[in-house]
Amino acid sequence: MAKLVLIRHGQSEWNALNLFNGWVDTKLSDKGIQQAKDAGELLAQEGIEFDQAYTSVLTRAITTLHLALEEAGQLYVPETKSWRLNERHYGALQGQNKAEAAEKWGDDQVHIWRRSYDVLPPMLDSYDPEVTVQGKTYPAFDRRYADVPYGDLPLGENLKITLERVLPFWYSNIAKDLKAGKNVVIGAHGNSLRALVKHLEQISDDEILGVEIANGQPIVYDLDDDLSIVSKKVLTK
Ligand SMILES: O=C(O)[C@@H](CO)OP(=O)(O)O
Repeated sequence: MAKLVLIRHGQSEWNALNLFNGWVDTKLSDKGIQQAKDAGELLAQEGIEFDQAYTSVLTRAITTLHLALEEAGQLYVPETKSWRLNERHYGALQGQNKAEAAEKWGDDQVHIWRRSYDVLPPMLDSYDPEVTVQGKTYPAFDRRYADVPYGDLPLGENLKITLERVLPFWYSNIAKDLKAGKNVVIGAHGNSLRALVKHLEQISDDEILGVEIANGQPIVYDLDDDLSIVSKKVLTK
């Protein structure tokens, strides 16, 4: 039996401004920093001891993981970062205001883009390094992605594609640790975690529309040896 804890990052500066984040590397807001520390306090109260941590290559998830582990007195836990745990890439929606997008395209269309399983958002045209989103360049040329095969870098993703790029890392690293009895914590994002939760809980393509992951509220699973769920709880303050 092993524990798996999923933590969505605390509120980001762009969450606070109601902008689509995606792969744009936004920081935590002050509220997000507090949410991350609160998550660590909740983990300490549960008395969970981790053997391995995973996170994305985006600052808001990394910072959240570190603040939570520090609060729980476990900043020493070995950690691996992967782009495969990044937020889903929101294509041409990145940097746009969610309310303004709903006014422009309608609530239903924007909800489908945000929560459906297999509908793609409007995609970026190219990896053009000159294209910026609110002053931040598209990350294809960012050195943190230097080891990612060029064709694997997205121009936009739905949840299905997000799950398809999360799963290879799940099987190669995370599932192996869990099967070896290690307690694992993952600091990641609303949609990369929705993808993982869909897989773990075998949620249907339709039902996943209604699943939301809150900022900074750890989801704690007890998993048996074949990674079936024995119990699940969400920790809140
Ligand atoms: O902006 C984003 O990248 C995500 C998560 O913050 O937004 P949404 O909740 O709309 O999927």
